[in-house]
Amino acid sequence: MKVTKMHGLGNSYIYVSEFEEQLREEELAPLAVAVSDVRKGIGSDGLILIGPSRVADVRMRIFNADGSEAENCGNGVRCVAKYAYEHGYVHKTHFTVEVKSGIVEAFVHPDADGLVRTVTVDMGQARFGASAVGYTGQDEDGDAVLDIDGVAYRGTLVSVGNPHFVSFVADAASFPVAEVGPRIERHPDFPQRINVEFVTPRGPSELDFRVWERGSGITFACGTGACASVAAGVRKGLLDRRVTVHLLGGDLEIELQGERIWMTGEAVTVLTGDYAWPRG
Ligand SMILES: N[C@H](CCC[C@H](N)C(=O)O)C(=O)O
Repeated sequence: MKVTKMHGLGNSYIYVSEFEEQLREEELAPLAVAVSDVRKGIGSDGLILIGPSRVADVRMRIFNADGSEAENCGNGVRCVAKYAYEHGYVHKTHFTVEVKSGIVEAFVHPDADGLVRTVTVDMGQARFGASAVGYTGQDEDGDAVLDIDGVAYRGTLVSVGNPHFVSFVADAASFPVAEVGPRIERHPDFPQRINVEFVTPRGPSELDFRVWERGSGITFACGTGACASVAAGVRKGLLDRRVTVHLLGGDLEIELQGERIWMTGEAVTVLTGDYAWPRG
């Protein structure tokens, strides 16, 4: 099976083109788990399919490392846009990508060699509150307060197509993400689970960012999480509308234009290869 490994700020996925490979629905979740395994597979945060769409120029489907399918993926959609342009699936620099939660608009910036290294995406509008993220508790003006072992964690509930719990903490860089993240991801009041961000504003236009992703755990970057965090910070009056988000894997430029969230960042190809997927 022809595969391509790409990443955005170290948030890597294994990409398979449905224009070139025929995949059965029942093999997608096990394939995502298999390719993500760094020892027996290739090593990534999950699997992304690039394919035809009836409602947009191309379609992206994203599966986390645990095989669960997500509604959107910011780093993923930038890499899908790069792949679609470089492989001639689209012949324009501004086009649409269908994701599970809707349609996003991508703008690729090809270099003189025709390769795309940076992509801008209009990720649409954030939605706030319990119903936006499937929280079964009572939110307080869009925030949830969870008791984890006697410690109260407050987070803003934000959907960017997929669900996020954005917690403003004293120092994101030293926060115990591996201990607290999974407890929130799998809290019983989030029956669909949730992505968990721990963020610290460094002035009005910079944000330190760490993430525990639903279905993948700690990743080097989360594009939808960065968008959700800036939207939450603007709503709380903590951030300006144009923010540089500092993630483990590098920086994303996020800008709220009206109610729409614009994200700009890298998209990098690591390798293309032939994956020995045992066709059942
Ligand atoms: N773990 C996420 C999907 C991947 C999002 C992230 N990698 C990004 O770049 O937005 C979820 O289950 O909603």
